[in-house]
Amino acid sequence: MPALQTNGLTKRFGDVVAVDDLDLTVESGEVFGFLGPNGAGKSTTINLLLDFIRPTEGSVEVLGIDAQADPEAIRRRVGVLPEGYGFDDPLLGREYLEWAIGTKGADDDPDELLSLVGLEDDADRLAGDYSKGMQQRLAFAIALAGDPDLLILDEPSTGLDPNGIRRMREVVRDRAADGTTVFFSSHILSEVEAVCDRVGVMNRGELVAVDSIDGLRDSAGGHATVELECATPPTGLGVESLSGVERATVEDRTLVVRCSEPSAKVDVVTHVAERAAVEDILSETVPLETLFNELTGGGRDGGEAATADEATDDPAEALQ
Ligand SMILES: Nc1ncnc2c1ncn2[C@@H]1O[C@H](COP(=O)(O)OP(=O)(O)OP(=O)(O)O)[C@@H](O)[C@H]1O
Repeated sequence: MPALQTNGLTKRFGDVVAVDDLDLTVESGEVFGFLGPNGAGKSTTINLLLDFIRPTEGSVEVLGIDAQADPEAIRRRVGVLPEGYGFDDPLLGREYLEWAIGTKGADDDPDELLSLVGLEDDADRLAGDYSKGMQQRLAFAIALAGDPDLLILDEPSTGLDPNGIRRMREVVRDRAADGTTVFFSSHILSEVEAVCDRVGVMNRGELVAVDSIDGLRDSAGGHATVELECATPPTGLGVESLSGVERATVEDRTLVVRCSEPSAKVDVVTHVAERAAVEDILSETVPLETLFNELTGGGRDGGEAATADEATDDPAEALQ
């Protein structure tokens, strides 16, 4: 039984088609990344999964349960980290967590969960006074309460520092290793690559690709480039005749070889090393930003892919 399944799921807000005929299946135990540019329909899809909003058309099953028929049963078994959790009640961090554990009918130790997210020293402070990143950590701990069968995380690393991001990834991997399905939305490609088995890419409400990151790279052309800096200009080495090589050019003492598939790079290096003194090697596959850009047509910004640093206004993300 899949952990998540949508059939012809559509949500319109007036003239805006936020989610358009979405057929998506996430298998049990998968870590699934849900990608897409701003306004692609990710949060709307998550809200539909949890029956926070109702579809215009189509259906949703979560853990085999119809989302509209029994949303309470789903929420008991799902841990959710929503976008922009607000801690408006005058409760301590530990009290928020005790409340979350209570609503799940679970018996977790709140202090254990707090220390899992690095808040053990701040348990007795008002959650409303926490910094943005600390609130995100607390929201993550709340999602983990009751050891849910499915974790739905909407932009989980928002506001986290690099240590917090690493910790979050470790927890996601540990939970997945214990059989939890993880579905998380993100536009941070390195994060998705680091933890996801498969990704789905949304654009303008439509699912434009579902695959592993490697699979996406392959379908985007799978190009790879290898540059070999040699002691003397590496001319006449016959690299062009190797299988999988598209083009080889020499710039001063550097041979730049474009391959139609990444696996050809090893043959290129071996071939050149047997014929010339190689001093340095630089290897590149298709950057994730390029892939994302190709699949989404540049999102609402069009044109060239943003660089990793441009793609975020969060310094913690830029440090990744
Ligand atoms: N309640 C609403 N009323 C009207 N339009 C909405 C509503 N919720 C979402 N939309 C529209 O639906 C589209 C998809 O929005 P959604 O929030 O799902 O995108 P997203 O992929 O989560 O984007 P982001 O990465 O910016 O969070 C957008 O055009 C948005 O303006």
